[in-house]
Amino acid sequence: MSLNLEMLTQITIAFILASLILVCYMAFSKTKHSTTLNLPPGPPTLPVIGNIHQLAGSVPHRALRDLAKKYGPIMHLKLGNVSTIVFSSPRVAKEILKTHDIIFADRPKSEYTKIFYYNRTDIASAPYGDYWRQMKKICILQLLSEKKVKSFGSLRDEELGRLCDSLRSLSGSVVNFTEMIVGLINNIICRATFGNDYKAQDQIVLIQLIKDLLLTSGAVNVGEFFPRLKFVNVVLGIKSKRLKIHKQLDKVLEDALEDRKGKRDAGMERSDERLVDVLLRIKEEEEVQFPITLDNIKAVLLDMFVAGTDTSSATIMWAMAEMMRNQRVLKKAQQQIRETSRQKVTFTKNGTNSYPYLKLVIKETLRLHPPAPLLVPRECREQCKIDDYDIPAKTKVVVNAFACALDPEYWEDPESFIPERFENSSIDFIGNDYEFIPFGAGRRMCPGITFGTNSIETTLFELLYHFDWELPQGMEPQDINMEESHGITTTLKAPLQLVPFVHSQPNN
Ligand code: HEM
Repeated sequence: MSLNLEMLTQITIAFILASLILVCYMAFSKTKHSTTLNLPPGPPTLPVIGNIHQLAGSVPHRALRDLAKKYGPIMHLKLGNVSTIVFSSPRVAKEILKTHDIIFADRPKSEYTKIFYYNRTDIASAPYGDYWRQMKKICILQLLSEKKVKSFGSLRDEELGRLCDSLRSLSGSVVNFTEMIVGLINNIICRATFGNDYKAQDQIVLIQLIKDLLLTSGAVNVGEFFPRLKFVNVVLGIKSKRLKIHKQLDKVLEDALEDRKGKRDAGMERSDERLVDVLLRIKEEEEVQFPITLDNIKAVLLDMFVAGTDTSSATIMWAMAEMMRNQRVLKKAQQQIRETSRQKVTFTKNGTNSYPYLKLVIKETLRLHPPAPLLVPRECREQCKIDDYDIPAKTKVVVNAFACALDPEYWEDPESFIPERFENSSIDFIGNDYEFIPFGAGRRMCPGITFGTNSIETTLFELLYHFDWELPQGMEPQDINMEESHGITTTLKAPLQLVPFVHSQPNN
């Protein structure tokens, strides 16, 4: 879901330009099924735009949660001309992600994913089917397995060491925490994907192009809301802009692949393989049902960046912002980390198993600020019934994980940041508890959960262990701007400014 104000403004312009065509279009585009099916209730629609205007003024996950309070946990909306059904409670989320998981395991098509992800041959936007199954299996067992993530430990520690050095040199001054964390996570994912010697300049170009890619996903997207008006994207020049970014990205990825192929030819141990090497090896071995092409590899690598960078960095930022607002939590987490470290507890393979309070802080952060609050849209593969409502085939389906995580029937004082709520509780984010699904659930669940949580935990551990943190002079905890950004990933809208102070540890 990528609805933002800029997009809405641009949509309005597009509609003015195409208004005559649209009037004719609407006259012929009444959906056949609306009179015969028992669709879920929903807010009244406006001509042409349907319910799009009801998502303006607030971030979509909040606007949808508020609408669901009025229209119910299964709600039918018309976003432009596209029927969308939104599921907003843990009980109905379970219907989609478990009971009828296979029916809802598809992703909707879009021009954007077709262009950028090599005809949807990545994992996140690939249609449900044998190809997706093969690639998801490779992803779970080989690319992002616990063993593989563990093998990234030393590169991650090096990057963290570099970050801590630079924070030490800035001790006592205001730092742009957001920028530093985004840089850290980009470096970790870049090195895990392309190896240690991936050139810094190439990385800058790659990250900028991915930013541009994400921006055009939030640009006017008439084709998405009015499939029969895809030509408006052409008229507005959006398609050509996307094709241009894709061409540039393709070249950068192609160069990186060529470079790695050369290194592989010179001999490489399996244990030294980075994500790109794993995929190149599988391609060369030719043992999979669907032979993998270089384009498929590029599509999957793009997924790693798009799905893995902003989600992890956003969680670190939200956690720090919440702890700065809740000094009690910050002090408690720091105290446990420093006390336990003094007892020389070694790091476990899961990073910070010895620091249970930090884990609770991360869980509570992911509950209150899921980086993908609406998960990734699904598409219904065949008509089915949920709660007596008909869900027609091909309908776009959205699960509001944010609404589930704040559902007052499941959570006490849901709006407050209280890590202790997870103490002595078995509720976890691994896809079995539908009131807490920041990584989704079911077949389409996030395969990057170990990689993501590992980066988040180890980063927060280092930051809390080595530094004390203050707000810039004159700023109070309640002054922190907690506004959420629009876009594919929800992060802090304004950069988080903090002041690190080196913490001198007594000799351990
Ligand atoms: C805090 C970190 C992360 C969060 C909160 C997160 C969240 C999500 C969510 C909500 C989905 C959609 C699930 C659904 O539709 O049910 C997803 C899918 C996905 N994520 Fe993550 N993610 C994170 C980190 C990562 C990382 C580090 C990677 C890889 C390096 C990754 C790769 C993917 C991929 C490939 C998919 C598509 C799965 C499919 O369609 O089958 N994610 N993620």
